Amino acid sequence: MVDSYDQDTENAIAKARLISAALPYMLRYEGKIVVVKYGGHAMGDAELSKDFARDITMIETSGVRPVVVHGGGPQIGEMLKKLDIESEFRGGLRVTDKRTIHVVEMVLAGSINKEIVMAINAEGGKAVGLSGKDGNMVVAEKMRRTEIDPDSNIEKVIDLGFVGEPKTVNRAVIDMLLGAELIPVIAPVAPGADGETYNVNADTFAGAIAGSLGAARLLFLTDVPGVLDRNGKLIKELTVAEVKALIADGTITGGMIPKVETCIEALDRGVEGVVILNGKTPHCVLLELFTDHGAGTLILP
Ligand SMILES: Nc1ncnc2c1ncn2[C@@H]1O[C@H](COP(=O)(O)OP(=O)(O)O)[C@@H](O)[C@H]1O
Ligand SMILES: CC(=O)N[C@@H](CCC(=O)OP(=O)(O)O)C(=O)O
Repeated sequence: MVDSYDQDTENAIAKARLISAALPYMLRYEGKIVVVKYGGHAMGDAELSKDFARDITMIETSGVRPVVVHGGGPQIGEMLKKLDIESEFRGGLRVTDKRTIHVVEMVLAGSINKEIVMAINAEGGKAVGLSGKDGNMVVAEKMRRTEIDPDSNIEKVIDLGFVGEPKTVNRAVIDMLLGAELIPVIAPVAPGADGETYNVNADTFAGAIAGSLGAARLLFLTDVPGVLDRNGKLIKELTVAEVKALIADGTITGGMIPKVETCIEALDRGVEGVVILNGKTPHCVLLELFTDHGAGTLILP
């Protein structure tokens, strides 16, 4: 029996041990759909983008069926600034006029979508970039929003312009791509039945896709470690009831409220678990899916 090895072989064995440790997790997700929402704030430098693309390629190679939905809020903001168009948000949503929707589509379905597709393909994956328009995959409806005017206490309709909510999701397009071992990368731009183009919040879009696919996991890659408690400490696991209590007592505020609300809706629609995690942690997707340690906050029904 050989019981001692040279250093190179020792290193190779250590690597093989690491890979084999992931096997039980790979089997857990084999054949399952995992939707990954890649937020604009989570898109870091070239190294992090490469890690993300590698993770997506790696999970696909191990039998997971990944679907990427991306955002790009900060990148849209930069382009609008270059074009001297002002950005305005209400309740976390971008007020989107005719000029803005052109820029939103150009940045999301154009440059960002193709950058992600290229990054995955450079790592050996086979990614295909789409928006809600392709095959009428996601059809949206103009969002109707109301706000209570603090002075008069009267409810007022807020017009956000071309901001939409997903009305229907046609999963056949996604199923066809997954069946052909392709990785769909989807931009949250959708057509309306009225012939207009709508800007859909990327979290909402990812929730609708994951719900329609009955995904095993929906991962939200953002720029915080997950849901934090009052002391700023990461909460590793939450139930829907606990999330509602954290909103009610003011622990969850701002942009995290629509995010966790989307999580709750996705769980209601049959997604098995949703995770909010820091997209700036290297290999966060592999950490979450293929290790015991996990990453971020897991929200279960
Ligand atoms: N309890 C909380 N835990 C973590 N983040 C929170 C919490 N309450 C509010 N937030 C805020 O929510 C933000 C994440 O939401 P958002 O900025 O909309 O993310 P993204 O742009 O990635 O979609 C965090 O940066 C943080 O400022
Ligand atoms: C209606 C609305 O606000 N749409 C978003 C779409 C992009 C997005 O949601 O990107 P992140 O995930 O990076 O925030 C926007 O225009 O910024």
